[in-house]
Amino acid sequence: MGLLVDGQWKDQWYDTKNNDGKFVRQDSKFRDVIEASSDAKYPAESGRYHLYVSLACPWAHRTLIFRALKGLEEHISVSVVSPNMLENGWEFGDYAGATQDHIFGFDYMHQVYTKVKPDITTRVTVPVLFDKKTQQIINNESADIIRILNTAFNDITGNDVDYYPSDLHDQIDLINSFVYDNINNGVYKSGFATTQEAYQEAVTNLFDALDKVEDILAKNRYLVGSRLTEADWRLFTTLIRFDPVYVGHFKCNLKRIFDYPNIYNYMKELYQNEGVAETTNFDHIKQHYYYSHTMINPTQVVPAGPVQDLKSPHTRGAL
Ligand SMILES: N[C@@H](CCC(=O)N[C@@H](CS)C(=O)NCC(=O)O)C(=O)O
Repeated sequence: MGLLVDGQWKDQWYDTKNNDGKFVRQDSKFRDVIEASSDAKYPAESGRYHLYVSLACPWAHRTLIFRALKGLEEHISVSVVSPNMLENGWEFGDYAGATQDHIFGFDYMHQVYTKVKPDITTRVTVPVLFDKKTQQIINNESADIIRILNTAFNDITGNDVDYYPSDLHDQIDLINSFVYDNINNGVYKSGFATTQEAYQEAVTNLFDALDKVEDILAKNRYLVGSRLTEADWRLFTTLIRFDPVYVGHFKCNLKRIFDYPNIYNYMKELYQNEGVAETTNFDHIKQHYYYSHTMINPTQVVPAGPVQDLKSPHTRGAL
């Protein structure tokens, strides 16, 4: 784990000392977009763009789900880092399910960032949406990338399913920000807290938020009603990691997702959407967190469980 300072890689853990033991996530640096129009700075084209992802990472997982749901597999290529993220940060390697860096053949993800901007100061995160033509990083913020994939390539794929419909923008934005602060980022705030108080605050907010989501899903099939939207997919990638990783490794253990009947069945329904199970790799997920975060789990031993049956029938059709 580390970061780039003026283009130099520095191996260091997150700084929580200056924030009362709290984990504070850095904003993403690259925020450009791909657009449908051929006049755009980055116009939608088949085969031009590339995603760098980790199968372990919930933020990168969102982008792989949208690539699958929007029929973009043959139009956007992918490189997958190894789940083991140690002193060199994300790296490519021989780990099963990982790939080489298909663009440059680099060993480390930080080399992709410095290739694009040699003196950059940044954390080296995935996902990264990359343009092979101009050799630029377009965007490294998953929330933006999924919106790009939701619409920009519709003319190429003919897939116009809309996970961010205009009449639901306000509702989706509202629930996204609640879910992001308390759940998506809440599990990290809980797990990376280095004081009892910071942990207590994060874990309390997290489970209050899950209780609220359980109530919403008791009445509605999806987060904003009867339509499946990006809000659901953004929540899903945290839920699917919860019982295998966050309950133990991040000490989010007041309850499991399995103990919330509506959330658990909703999670199974989303998992059973066509193409989604194939984007979900529990080996990478467990291996990454338990093996990479040595200040939380110094033995690097990865737990065997939980045993889950995510393909069994869900109960959501009744709503
Ligand atoms: N806001 C970013 C966050 C991405 C992110 O933090 N990814 C993690 C992996 S789960 C990462 O690459 N962390 C490396 C680091 O922080 O050094 C997004 O949603 O795309």
